Amino acid sequence: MRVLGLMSGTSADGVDAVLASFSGPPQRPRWKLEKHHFNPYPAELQRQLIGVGQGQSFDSSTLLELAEAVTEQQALAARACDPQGGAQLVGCHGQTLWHRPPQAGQRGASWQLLQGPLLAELLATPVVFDFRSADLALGGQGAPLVPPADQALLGRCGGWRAVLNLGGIANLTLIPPAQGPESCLPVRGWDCGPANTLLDLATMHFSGGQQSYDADGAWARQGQIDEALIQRWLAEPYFQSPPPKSTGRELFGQADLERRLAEVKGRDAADALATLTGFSAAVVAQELGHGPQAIELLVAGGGCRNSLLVEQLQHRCRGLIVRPLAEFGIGEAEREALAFALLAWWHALGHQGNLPSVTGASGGAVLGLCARPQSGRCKRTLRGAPRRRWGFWA
Ligand SMILES: Nc1ncnc2c1ncn2[C@@H]1O[C@H](COP(=O)(O)OP(=O)(O)OP(=O)(O)O)[C@@H](O)[C@H]1O
Ligand SMILES: CC(=O)N[C@H]1[C@@H]2OC[C@@H](O2)[C@@H](O)[C@@H]1O[C@H](C)C(=O)O
Repeated sequence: MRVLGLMSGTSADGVDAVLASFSGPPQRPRWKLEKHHFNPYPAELQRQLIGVGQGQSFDSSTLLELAEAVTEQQALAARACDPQGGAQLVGCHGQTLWHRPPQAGQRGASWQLLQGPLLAELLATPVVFDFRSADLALGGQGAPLVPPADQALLGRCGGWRAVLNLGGIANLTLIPPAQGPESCLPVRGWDCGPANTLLDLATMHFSGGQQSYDADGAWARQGQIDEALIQRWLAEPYFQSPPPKSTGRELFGQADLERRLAEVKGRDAADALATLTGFSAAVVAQELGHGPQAIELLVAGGGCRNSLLVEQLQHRCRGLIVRPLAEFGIGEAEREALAFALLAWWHALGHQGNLPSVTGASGGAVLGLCARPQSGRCKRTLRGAPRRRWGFWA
């Protein structure tokens, strides 16, 4: 089945679209990544989305407009990636506005902004969306959702394989070895903490809004890392708590950045950016200590383009082979969109998409809701897709 995956993440910089094909066993499919396209959000839309994620209040009318604008941006990315309309199905993450992990006996909740039925009509293709709700309803974190996709797409190796996302948030996947006593253990995964959220906000702050990120870490390279401060930050509750755990701008956003900047001695921009860069790498290194000892660390996400961040990772994760995920045919901007294409395919097959060993959910669930175009322009039925237990794909 040819599936289009659409992902727009914490940094709200735009939509990554991937056209892929899947066949074979869902837990270890044959797959081919055919095309990738990135569609940047208009600057004002990015500003508003980040504002909502920082807790700024917007009236209902504005939120409705944002939902429509996000949906239309997803459609633009989809059309640019798949101009021939070859996809039989679309998996769309939507844009996270707010994520509330489960806490103190309260279930979690998460809001991914999207008008699924509208996107289905715009693309004349069935769209699977709202992937997190089923896991949250079972008491899970609702995130991260990529770990089972990582195992399905990458397979296993001779030891524990770690996969790291360096997006706005850093999240890890740990895939058990192919053989040996630990091969029967489940896939692990959790959100480590800030990757680029604080760095981006700091860069915007120090550049007076002229720069949205520290390209290649060039500004941070001019500064000095305050190691003692990083060690103090690593003792904070989130980094001391065991998985399952998930996070976002809600914890590592503007207010958190301002607190941390106040602690940086001298408050020189380069020193602050250097310390925040070292901090993101130190968080990953410490979090890797929470799980089984990995033999390699495959890295994806926009942070791969920050050579200082990657160097800090290599330095602090000494002994680990740090490799770009691109060596496995998945570019750093393609991984999450490919994962959501796979999750949509799993939805079509009725295959469980979440892992309780990752999210802490009370059980497995088929993830997502499916909106089908009603205008009769639907390009095709899902020929070849197995009948769902509800006969849905008939
Ligand atoms: N050339 C570059 N140099 C340094 N950093 C970069 C560069 N290009 C992108 N980035 C960083 O990558 C980030 C975007 O990465 P990515 O798209 O993987 O994040 P995301 O998917 O939005 O976040 P998340 O995975 O947490 O949802 C930008 O916010 C920026 O900090
Ligand atoms: C609520 C939400 O959107 N969380 C994102 C965020 O960005 C990275 C990390 O935090 C991850 O947990 C998740 O996205 C990825 C795609 C996931 O669900 O695996």
